[in-house]
Amino acid sequence: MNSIKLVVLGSGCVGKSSLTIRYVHNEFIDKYDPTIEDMYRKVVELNGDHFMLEIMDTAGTETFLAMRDLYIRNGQAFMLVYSITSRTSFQELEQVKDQILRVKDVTVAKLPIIVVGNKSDLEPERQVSSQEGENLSSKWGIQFLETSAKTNMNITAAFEHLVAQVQKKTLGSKRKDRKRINFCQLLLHNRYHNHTNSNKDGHSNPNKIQS
Ligand SMILES: Nc1nc2c(ncn2[C@@H]2O[C@H](COP(=O)(O)OP(=O)(O)OP(=O)(O)O)[C@@H](O)[C@H]2O)c(=O)[nH]1
Repeated sequence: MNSIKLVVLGSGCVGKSSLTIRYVHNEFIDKYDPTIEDMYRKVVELNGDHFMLEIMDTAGTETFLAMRDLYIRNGQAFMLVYSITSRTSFQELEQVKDQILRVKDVTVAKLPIIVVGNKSDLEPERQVSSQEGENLSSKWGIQFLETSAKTNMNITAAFEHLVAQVQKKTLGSKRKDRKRINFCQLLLHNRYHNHTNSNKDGHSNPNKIQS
């Protein structure tokens, strides 16, 4: 079974642990307990393929920011979370996105990433409009969803969007490998036929040393 290393990133208290626990255990925990690092596993089936999803729930607090490079280096898919009730958490995402691109040394288009605006159930406390979330994500060329770990809105969709992106990438590279193999087989096949035909026609074998 293929494994996928998914990293959940964002400022403190935006709901990274809550999203992860909702997805993995279908529970919502009301109390706030700052994360240092937590790893969750879940088997996911998508279009007939099974994946072992390893979700790294990272710390949002400043004290552990130095660890981020390491998580990013090991990660294959990234969930960038802000809270719709905190403009600061929204503004801080740019720095996280830039850090991913710096550590991975690729463009956004090459990476499975999603921007998630969490706590969408807290409409009266909203500080970031859905349109602003949409605008930022489309500027970066990244998929965007608003979620609520509390009401379980869009949680599966957000995680499985990333799984689907990794699946697409993996299948794409397997197809490329298969094409490369087929091309090699064709080359070898042609060389074999040219070789045997030239012998039948009475021509000299180029590989044979002439006496
Ligand atoms: N109403 C509401 N509250 C939420 C939601 N998601 C998380 N919370 C609450 O927000 C607080 C912080 O949630 P966490 O999941 O611990 O946040 P975090 O981003 O993991 O925080 P750090 O570990 O500090 O990085 C908790 O009290 C949660 O119950 C949500 O979708 N709706």
